[in-house]
Amino acid sequence: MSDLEKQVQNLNINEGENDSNQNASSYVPPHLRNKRGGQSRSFNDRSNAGQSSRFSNNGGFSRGNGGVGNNRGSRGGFYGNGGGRSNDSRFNGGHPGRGRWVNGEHVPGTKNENLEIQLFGVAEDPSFQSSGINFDSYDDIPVEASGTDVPEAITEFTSPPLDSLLLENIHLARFTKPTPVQKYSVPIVAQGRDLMACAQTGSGKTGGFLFPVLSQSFKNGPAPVPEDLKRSFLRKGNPTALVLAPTRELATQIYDEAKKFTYRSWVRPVVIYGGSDVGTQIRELERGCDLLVATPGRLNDLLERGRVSLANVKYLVLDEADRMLDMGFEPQIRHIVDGCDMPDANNRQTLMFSATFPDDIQHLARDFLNDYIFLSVGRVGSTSENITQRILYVEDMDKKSALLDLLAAENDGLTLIFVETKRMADELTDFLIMQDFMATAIHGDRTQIERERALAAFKGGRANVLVATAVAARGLDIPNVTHVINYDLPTDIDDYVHRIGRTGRAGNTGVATSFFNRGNRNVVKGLNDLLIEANQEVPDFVTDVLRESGRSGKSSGYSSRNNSSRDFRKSGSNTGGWGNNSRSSSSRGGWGASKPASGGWGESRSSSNGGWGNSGTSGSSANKSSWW
Ligand SMILES: Nc1ncnc2c1ncn2[C@@H]1O[C@H](COP(=O)(O)OP(=O)(O)OP(=O)(O)O)[C@@H](O)[C@H]1O
Repeated sequence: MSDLEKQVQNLNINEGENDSNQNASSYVPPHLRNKRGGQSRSFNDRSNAGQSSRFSNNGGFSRGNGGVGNNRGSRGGFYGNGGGRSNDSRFNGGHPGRGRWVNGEHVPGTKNENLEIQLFGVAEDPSFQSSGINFDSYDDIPVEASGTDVPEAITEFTSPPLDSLLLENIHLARFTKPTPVQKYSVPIVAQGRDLMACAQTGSGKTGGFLFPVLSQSFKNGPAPVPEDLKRSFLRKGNPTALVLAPTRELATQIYDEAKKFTYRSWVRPVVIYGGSDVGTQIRELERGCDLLVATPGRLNDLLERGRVSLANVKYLVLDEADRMLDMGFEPQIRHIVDGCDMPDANNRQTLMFSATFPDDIQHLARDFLNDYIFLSVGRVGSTSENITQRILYVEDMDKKSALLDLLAAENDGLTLIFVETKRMADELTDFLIMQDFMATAIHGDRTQIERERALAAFKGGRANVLVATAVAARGLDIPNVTHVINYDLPTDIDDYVHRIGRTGRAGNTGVATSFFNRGNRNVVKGLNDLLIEANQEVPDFVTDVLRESGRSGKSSGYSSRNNSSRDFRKSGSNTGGWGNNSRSSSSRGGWGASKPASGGWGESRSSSNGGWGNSGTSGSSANKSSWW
């Protein structure tokens, strides 16, 4: 048990008086503890003794200022986009650190030591995530790959099959062996196949798409520029690979990773997202764009302005694919994929990645894929066992006190707190700042620059508490997040999976604490199932609320959205069509029967038929998603 876990346990937050009424297990706020005879800590105790020097030198840290500057620069920096570009001459060909494609051959650039340090850091640099003690146990997670002619997985990073320059960059990143999703994605993409991959949070899905796409791109070079593009008056970004991500911060993070793995290659990555200067992004596209990372709103905007052509796209990647295809994004994605000049599914490769893949989204995704392989590392939507999950019964009115107790018990490490609304994010941040915590906030009502500063302050440890809405739930990889707190539980269990996945990444361990009360009964079934599956303690009050709400039985009428345990093509209601060729692996074995149900494909066409509509210039990546 980690120190943090012990301390949380010692708080006795759920060990109030044990009478049999419905609040028996609820949190006892500090001001009531003495009256009830017996609870220990008070808020004053916390501030006098429990609050360590970690919080002492805060000197009026404010939500708004979050510490300017970003050590790795989300927008600026050396290659960067969005203002702050300081080293543009590297792209004039032949400059150290940048390669070229000449007469059908890849000519890697020469080494650039300063750039290497900027990109890859030095060993033990805490601002880079290093793999944790449980990294090797990823190998024990059952993997199943289903579809026709599934290729054999690789077991190591070697060249071949990986391109030798990519291999050098992987070594510079200090990655010694592939994670399960990377082991499979490399040969699957190399064989020209489409992929829907589902693997737990923090298990290397970004490399899972970047490695195979870049390896193939380094070997094959760019596609010839179409004649009409050559004649075009406007200079357009003309990428070979397009990666779509749901949030600006995630797009930036993928771009940062792409910069590492394209080092010294001909591939020039560019990122575009809403909320920042579109003119700067257009200039970046004009300078050359081989791998484009984008949020859907800004990409649609620049497509409409004629600044991007997708005619040369060979690889389309949807990261957080279920989020990308859910109600908020589907029209925008359809417009990008079907409504512009992108090659059709037979003439590109499409890769989708997420930790969760509800059945309905799998149905929808089929429209974008061609004879794909479905890869699941562990059960679809499961949580990593590297995360210790704790559920505390806390009534709404007691949440602030409970939070103070939790924060007082922290040692090192960063704490990420999720709330449901933007207003609550601000309110709670202000409250924490008033209590002398170095807190900052990220949510959709903040300006992009405020969001970036808040994230930079958190990553750099200048703010060790970040209060966030769902905008920070997906994909963000922040080293040293040791504790995730669901101050408000989400209403969708898949969101819970992604939120707690901000800790316990790359084989490191982490703790996730969630405040639960009867108002969360809509998520209790999914929560109960997840806890059991991840071998976590299920508190009695969860079982009680489950029983009360009549959701414990199979026929309760409750249906978790994430009811998929595998490739939906295998479920009885579906109709195969892809044969029976699947691979299972891991020392513990696979997922049981892998024969598909018989029949055709079923009927599930997507509900929405496009009409992305809003072509405004806001570039919002999720203009329908007011919840963040
Ligand atoms: N082969 C590897 N060896 C060591 N570390 C790795 C390897 N692959 C990825 N990592 C590291 O693991 C961390 C998590 O990776 P990544 O962000 O790609 O996870 P993910 O599966 O996409 O998570 P999420 O579901 O939250 O988006 C990153 O810090 C990354 O650098």
